[in-house]
Amino acid sequence: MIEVIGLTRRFGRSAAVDDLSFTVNPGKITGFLGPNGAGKTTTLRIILGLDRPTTGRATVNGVPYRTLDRPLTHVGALLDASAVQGGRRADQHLQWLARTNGISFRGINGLLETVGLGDAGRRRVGGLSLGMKQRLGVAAALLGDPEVLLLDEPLNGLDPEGIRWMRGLLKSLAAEGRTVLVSSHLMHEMAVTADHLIVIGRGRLLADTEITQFVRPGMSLEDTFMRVIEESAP
Ligand SMILES: Nc1ncnc2c1ncn2[C@@H]1O[C@H](COP(=O)(O)OP(=O)(O)OP(=O)(O)O)[C@@H](O)[C@H]1O
Repeated sequence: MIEVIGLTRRFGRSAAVDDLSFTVNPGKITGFLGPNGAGKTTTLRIILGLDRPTTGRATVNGVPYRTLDRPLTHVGALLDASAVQGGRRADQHLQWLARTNGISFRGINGLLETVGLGDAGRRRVGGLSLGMKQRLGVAAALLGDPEVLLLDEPLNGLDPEGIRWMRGLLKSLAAEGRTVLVSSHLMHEMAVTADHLIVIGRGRLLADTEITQFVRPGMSLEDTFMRVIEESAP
C-alpha cells in the first residue's frame, strides 16, 4: 500500500503538490488523474524517493522508499520509458537491472515474452519504438515481482493491441492482490480499467473515490473529469 501524507513540493514560489494526502490500497487499479502540470509525476517521483518533499511524506508498505531493502522487489515503477541507456540490448538492460538489485535473472526471457518483446530481446534499446520501450519499462517494473506498481503514463505510444494487453496485465496484477497506481490522460481507457480514482488539480486533491461513485449520472468519465476540473478553477 502507498500512503501520501500532507505532501507539499514547492518549486520556487509555486507549489507543484499542495498538502496532498491519499492512500492507494492493494487488490485494485487506482487511476491517478489530473490535467497537465497537476503534479502527478512530482508526486510519483517523491513516492519513489527521486525527489524530496518540501513538507509531508510518502511511504510504501509503511516505510519511505529510500529505506527499502532491495527496493525493486517491493516496488516496480515506470516513469520515463525513454530514460534507458540506448546502447544496451533489451535483455542486457534487464540483466543489468537484476544484477544491480540482487534479483535472479533466470526469468528474463519469459518476462520479455510476457511484455510482447520475445523477438526483440537482442535488439538495442535505442532502436526500439516508443511503444516497445514502454513494454520494456513494464518488464523492468515487474522484474522483482513487486507487490506495488507505479506506472506513469504507461499507455503512451502503445498501439490498440498494446493498450488492450496493458489493460489485461493491470487487471491481473490487481487480481493477484498487488497495489497498482497508474497515471493516464486517456479517459476512455481509464473508464474501463480503473477501480478507484485519485484526481488532482494544481497539486491539490479533488477526488479520492471508487470510479462508480465519481462518474456523474448520465455523464462519461471524461465529461465528469472535465467538469470537476472546471469546478475547481479559482
Ligand atoms: N524540476 C522542476 N522545476 C521546476 N518546476 C517543476 C519541476 N518539476 C515539475 N515542475 C512543475 O511542477 C508542476 C507539476 O508538474 P508535474 O510534471 O508533476 O505534472 P503532471 O501532472 O505530471 O503533468 P503532465 O500530465 O503534463 O505530465 C508543473 O507546473 C511543472 O512545471
